[in-house]
Amino acid sequence: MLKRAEWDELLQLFTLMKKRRLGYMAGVLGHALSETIIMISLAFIMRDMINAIVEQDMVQLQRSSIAVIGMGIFTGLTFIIFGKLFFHSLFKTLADLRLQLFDHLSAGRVGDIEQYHPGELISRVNSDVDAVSEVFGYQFRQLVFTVLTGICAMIAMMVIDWKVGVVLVIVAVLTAVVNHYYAGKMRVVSDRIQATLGRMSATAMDAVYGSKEVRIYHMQSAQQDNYEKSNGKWLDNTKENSGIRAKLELANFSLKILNFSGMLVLGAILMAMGVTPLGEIIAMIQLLTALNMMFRELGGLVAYLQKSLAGAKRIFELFALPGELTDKQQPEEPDLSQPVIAVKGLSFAYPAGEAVIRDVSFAVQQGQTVAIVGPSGSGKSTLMKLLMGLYAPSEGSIAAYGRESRQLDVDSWRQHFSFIPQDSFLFSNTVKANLSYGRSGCAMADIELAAERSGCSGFIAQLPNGYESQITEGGGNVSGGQKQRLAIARALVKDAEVLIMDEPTASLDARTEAEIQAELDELLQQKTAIVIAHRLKTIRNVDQIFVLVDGKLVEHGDHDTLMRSQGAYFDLVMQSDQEEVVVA
Ligand SMILES: Nc1ncnc2c1ncn2[C@@H]1O[C@H](COP(=O)(O)OP(=O)(O)OP(=O)(O)O)[C@@H](O)[C@H]1O
Repeated sequence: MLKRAEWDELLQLFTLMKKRRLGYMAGVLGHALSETIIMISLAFIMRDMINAIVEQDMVQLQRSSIAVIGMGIFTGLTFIIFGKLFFHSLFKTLADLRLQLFDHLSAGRVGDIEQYHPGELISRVNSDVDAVSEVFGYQFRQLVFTVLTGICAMIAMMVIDWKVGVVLVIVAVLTAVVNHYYAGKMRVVSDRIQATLGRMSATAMDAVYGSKEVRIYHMQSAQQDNYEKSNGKWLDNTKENSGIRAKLELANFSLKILNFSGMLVLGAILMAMGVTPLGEIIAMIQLLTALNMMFRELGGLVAYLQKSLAGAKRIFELFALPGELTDKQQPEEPDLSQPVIAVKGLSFAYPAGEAVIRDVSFAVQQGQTVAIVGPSGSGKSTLMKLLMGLYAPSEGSIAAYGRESRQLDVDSWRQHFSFIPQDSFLFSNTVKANLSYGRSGCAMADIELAAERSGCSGFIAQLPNGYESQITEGGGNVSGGQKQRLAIARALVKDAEVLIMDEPTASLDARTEAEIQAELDELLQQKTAIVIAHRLKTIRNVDQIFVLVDGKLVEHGDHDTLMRSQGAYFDLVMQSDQEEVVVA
């Protein structure tokens, strides 16, 4: 049976139903009770009917026939009422749960969500909701029904003829022991099957996602071998499982025959001796079905419920991820005499890690373009995420026009920024929707102007439906350059005070890079911008360069000043020039 901890988990799972709990339980109990009443009463009605036929008692026969019709009406009504209650509560719970999870994860902290692989998180959400659906949609209801009908059938048997009842219960217990034995064996093998399937799907995913690497590094045959081996193991385990299942079915069938034929022989003897009438024997056979079902199915049902509970309870881990803070006190009015962005004594460490940003301070004035440079791993991307409020500072502050980020809710804070990453994400939606993501409902003229300035109006005009053309998942139907141009246009449409760029031309070919860089240089003249630069030739003309080494700002100034001082920036430029010579 279920362990104490599993009962607690089941009870905790019921909290997900919220106010639908009452309707659901009424549906489950109503359905189980009405089926039990029908099964037990049918046994008694059959007993009376058969005894009436044997004794040619027409009045009793009539009464029993009316009872059968009454039973039919009762069945129809209860099935409709309790079925509706059950399914309504179940489906509404599942719909609510999906919505709550979506909302919760959408409002989750980026740092927490980054702990998961994206595919893993999505499959976690789907499989956890499926597990909840299994528990509430089938297993719990079936468990209540099986136990209730089984116990009531046992009591009814004892009422009809306790001696025969005892014999039948003994055979039913034997059925349970046999089922328990084989269910244990099957569970071990099916765990092995699941593990093999998991390995197979990982190999298949590697083959699809890493198709280029697989070919270039000649890994096809090694991967095929791997897959073949796992497939072979799956087949062996499946055969073993089928063998155990066949034995279980044989044992169950034999016990059923033994039970029924035993019951018939016993019944015939008792009838011949005039101890038990035929009606009682038939009623016992009818009740036997419910009794057998309880002892045969209980073990399997509990095992399935335990397995689903293990998945369903993980949903609470997702709900336990804290959300971003959105309830802030009334902020002060922005002070336009202050710098657009002022960072003071900023430090940050990832959970359970050392500080990767250490005591960083700098300011960006209206209309300036500043660049953050530094060796790989020095903390540039982390600093950018801190600026955009994706992580909260461990120490220090970030302010826009004198208003600290912690004074504002995250949404208001992020109003200050547009962002163009190295590899932009396009949503599965129209071009127009993708461009107006940061300012829904904005005028078409603004979208067209932004597209014009970012150099993407030409290719949009060539798309079959222009701005209404559909972008496929992740931007699969546009080139890398077009994708980045659309991202630049999206940032222009939002028209925030500060444009943050994480080297948007990094993943493009040299020609497209040069074209887009020229367009960006022009755009930057009219904006306040912070550029994260991994390659230094793109930032020679910016107003200020901040050099980050091991999370610390070690230098700042314009390109010429920093080159003259021959410090960390000078070393980086020399290194990057050498790399370009080698690449060229
Ligand atoms: N999600 C994370 N969890 C834990 N540590 C992280 C995480 N992201 C980055 N780091 C660590 O923080 C440090 C700074 O990384 P960051 O990505 O900010 O550097 P970067 O200067 O942008 O590097 P690159 O130029 O190579 O992109 C590195 O040591 C990195 O390993």
